[in-house]
Amino acid sequence: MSFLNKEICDGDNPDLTEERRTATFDTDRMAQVIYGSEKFAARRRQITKSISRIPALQDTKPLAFMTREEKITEACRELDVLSDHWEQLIYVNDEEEALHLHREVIGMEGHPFALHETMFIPTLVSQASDEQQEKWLGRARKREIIGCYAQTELGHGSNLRKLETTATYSPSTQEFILHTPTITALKWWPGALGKSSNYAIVMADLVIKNKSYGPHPFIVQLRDEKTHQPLPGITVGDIGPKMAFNGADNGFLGFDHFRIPRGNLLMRHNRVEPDGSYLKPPHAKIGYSSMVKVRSRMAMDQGLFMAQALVIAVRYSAVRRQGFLEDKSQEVKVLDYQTQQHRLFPSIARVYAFIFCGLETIQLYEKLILDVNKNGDTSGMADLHSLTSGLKSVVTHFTGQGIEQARMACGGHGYSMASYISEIYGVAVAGCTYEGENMVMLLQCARALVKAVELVEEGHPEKLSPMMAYLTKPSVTVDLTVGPEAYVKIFQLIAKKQAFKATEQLHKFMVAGDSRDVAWNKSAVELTKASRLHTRLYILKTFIRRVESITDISVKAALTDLLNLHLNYELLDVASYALADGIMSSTQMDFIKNQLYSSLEKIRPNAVSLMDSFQFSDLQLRSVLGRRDGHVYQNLFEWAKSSPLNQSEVLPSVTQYLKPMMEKSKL
Ligand SMILES: CCCCCCCCCCCCCCCCCCCC(=O)SCCNC(=O)CCNC(=O)[C@H](O)C(C)(C)COP(=O)(O)OP(=O)(O)OC[C@H]1O[C@@H](n2cnc3c(N)ncnc32)[C@H](O)[C@@H]1OP(=O)(O)O
Ligand SMILES: Cc1cc2nc3c(=O)[nH]c(=O)nc-3n(C[C@H](O)[C@H](O)[C@H](O)COP(=O)(O)OP(=O)(O)OC[C@H]3O[C@@H](n4cnc5c(N)ncnc54)[C@H](O)[C@@H]3O)c2cc1C
Repeated sequence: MSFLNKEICDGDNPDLTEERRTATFDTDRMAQVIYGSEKFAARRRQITKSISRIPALQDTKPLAFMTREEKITEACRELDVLSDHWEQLIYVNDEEEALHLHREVIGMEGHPFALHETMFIPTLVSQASDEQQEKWLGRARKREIIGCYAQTELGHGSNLRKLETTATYSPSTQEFILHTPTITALKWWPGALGKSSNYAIVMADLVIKNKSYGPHPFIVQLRDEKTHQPLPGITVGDIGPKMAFNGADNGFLGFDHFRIPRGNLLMRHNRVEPDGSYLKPPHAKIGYSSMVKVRSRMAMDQGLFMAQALVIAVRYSAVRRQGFLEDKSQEVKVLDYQTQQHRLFPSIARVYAFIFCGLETIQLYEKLILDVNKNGDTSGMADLHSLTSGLKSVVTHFTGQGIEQARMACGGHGYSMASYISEIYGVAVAGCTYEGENMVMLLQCARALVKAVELVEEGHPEKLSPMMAYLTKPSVTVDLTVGPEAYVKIFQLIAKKQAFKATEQLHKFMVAGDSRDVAWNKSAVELTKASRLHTRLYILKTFIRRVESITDISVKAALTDLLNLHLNYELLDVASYALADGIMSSTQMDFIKNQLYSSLEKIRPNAVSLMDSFQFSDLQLRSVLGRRDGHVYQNLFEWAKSSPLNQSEVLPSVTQYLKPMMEKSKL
């Protein structure tokens, strides 16, 4: 079956139009699967359309030609315009719509509200008491105040228990005294802290009567609401340019015995009474919930980052002609090369897989917050923490790899800022570090795995959570031709073996006399391998579940091809484990390779439409190379001509230095 997708093809590059004509599914229907519902996919399109009617929101000067100050100013201008149209553009308080609006209009280089929406408000929702929400949440939602999340310090980010900023309770004045005792205690990195925010959630060590209670969240006013000047006792500023994300003012913050009222400790789950007595929360790590919130979004957000890079690379590959295959009268589209397909299509599959996981984990977090806030039920916290710790690490790692391959797939033009892929890469790989450095978070996931293995070894498999149940599966011989379930079985065996091996190694060191911490460190590489396999198994199973649930036949068929590619690619990628443990034979390996190559051919006709289905506007993509019209050469030439360097024929640097140098050389 072949039909024309709804988008207008007239006027676009004929090579791209041809790709869109031969697609076997409808991109609007695919968008419903990607964005989780017909309603949200339609709302996205509607919002995009409304934005396109606001002249002040159309791209002015390309971001690549702007200084950092210009980028920040431009983001603020756009936020101001958005603020005037907010209620016409989106349903107020709909987080997904707000994120779409920001992604589309302001892009990914950061802006003053990035942390306000993603961490400041969510922390108030999950940690502030009803009374505190009454005081601050409404103001935050109306954007009367701008907030950020200030936790990481110059000396500590990963190890939260060692944060040095103190919040010492003074019963006589019923205040907390915030203090930065050393240079390493300066808050360092928080997004939008440096210049934009006037409020912050500050994570500080709660100290009462000389006893430390560990990190707790406080709401702190940093700047005067009228003048925006820092309040006395506060030192705040920008930490300087970064690898990417330079539209954001990540900042530093120090306190000099800065006093805040007792009511500024967020007290939904714990309390400090006026006399200084402390009421414990129902779960020791409940104060970490805002991090879990962002981690639960990361599979979706990273999937969308990689999708942007792939839209650019796949469209370009369908337009770029170089070299010959059978027909020597016309050069081929580079997308027809098997190596190009192998470079791009497994990442397309991962994008879909990650997004399906993201849809699931976002819902899991929403449910958890309801359970905790309404019923005081914290039983889901441990599982969601271990799942999102593994997922953020695996997804950010593969997203970085996928984006870099997308860049190379665009040859020389991929290296130009015109492609915008380097910016997408820089922003995406920050995710390997923020919300917990990947190795640290893989080791958090490993804690849960080791505990589960120990339960099995102690004869209590019934206590395992459903995600760990595969650890009890016996070894079986698997016939791969029967379909996805066979791949799952092999993957489960591989993941199980590694989890047991890593745990065995840990126990061995402990039996030999090492403390658990030292034995843990000596086993850490093996433990992180177990976490990765465990997480990749979850991703694979989620992909299968999601595809099985699709009702549109042509969408399901296209995604089944992608799923088959994913299954074969993933299994091949971990084949060394399977071969070493005798789980798979070399004949099965050959079978997998052949399946993989035939999947590439099946996906080829749908590649452009699989990426068009994300329905990113040109405004959101910000890529000259990846524009929907596919007129790459004309667009590149126009863009290069607009470079500030080309606004005069002879640069001052030539007149001032090169010309005199050449003249001197003549003497
Ligand atoms: C991202 C939104 C995107 C919006 C998209 C918009 C489009 C584009 C715009 C631009 C995009 C970019 C947006 C940028 C956003 C950047 C945001 C970045 C913000 C930050 O980075 S905030 C700072 C984050 N910091 C960290 O993550 C620190 C990492 N460290 C930790 O979390 C803890 O220190 C760690 C490692 C968990 C250890 O904690 P500790 O207290 O020491 O605990 P133990 O290791 O001893 O474990 C004890 C026990 O507790 C369990 N545990 C730990 N944490 C939790 C938890 N959260 N929930 C439940 N249980 C937990 C742990 O498993 C142990 O259990 P055992 O049973 O094993 O004893
Ligand atoms: C773009 C960006 C935005 C950010 N935004 C915010 C924000 O809004 N608010 C905020 O509070 N913070 C923010 N951060 C800070 C971020 O959360 C931390 O940088 C991150 O948690 C990593 O901590 P670290 O810098 O201490 O890394 P380190 O822990 O110093 O990592 C250095 C190395 O040590 C290793 N390591 C550390 N501990 C262990 C261990 N226990 N076992 C094994 N290896 C270990 C790591 O794996 C890594 O290889 C942001 C960071 C970036 C890059």
